[in-house]
Amino acid sequence: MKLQLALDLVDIPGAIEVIKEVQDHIDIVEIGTPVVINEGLKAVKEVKETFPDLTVLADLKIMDAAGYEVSQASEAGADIITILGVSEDESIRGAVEEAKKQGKEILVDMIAVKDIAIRAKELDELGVDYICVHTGYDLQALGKNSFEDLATIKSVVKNAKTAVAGGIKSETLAEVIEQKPDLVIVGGGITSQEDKAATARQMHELIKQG
Ligand SMILES: O=C([C@H](O)CO)[C@H](O)[C@H](O)COP(=O)(O)O
Repeated sequence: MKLQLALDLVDIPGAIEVIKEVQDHIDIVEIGTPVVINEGLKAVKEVKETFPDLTVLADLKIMDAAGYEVSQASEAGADIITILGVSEDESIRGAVEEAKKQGKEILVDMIAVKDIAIRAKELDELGVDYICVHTGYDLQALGKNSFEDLATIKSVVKNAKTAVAGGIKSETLAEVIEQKPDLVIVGGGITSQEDKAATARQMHELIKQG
């Protein structure tokens, strides 16, 4: 099980500052969708150049023109690139094919997918690397989480790694770990804390034991 830190509400210097604090306690750093929207793939490039040994995920949430977008993110230095589970199968195939060509990985974000079990099974057969259940900010605000959806994908996915994201905090981490996803994604649960390094360290230790 691995820990991914999601950086969403920062600019490039802010991202670099947070990563310096927590780099020893995370496995993957995510350049979040809002950062890519604000700064472009330059954010991915600068983070990878500054931390060449860290695995960098570009949360592009691709929907179309997938092969091209994966190629651009790969060129910027991303190791893992995200696409939406609601995308056409043709787009998923394009993303997987390009990622394989570039030696990168594809994480599918299941946000807004209505039938998680059916789509997860299809995506698994399409050869994606990760399937991630995700409660986005807008549903987190309504008190929702993805813990049940995690159990659903764990029961149908045979090849892909499983991941979970959306509002995970120190207090809810044990519940997540119990289900043994391959990847736990935490944003605000770390970045909103005064001592980010200590929080990331504690979470990482629990995840490694899990
Ligand atoms: O993907 C995310 C969200 O849609 C904004 O782009 C976040 O990175 C993801 O939800 C993890 O962040 P937290 O919910 O703050 O843990």
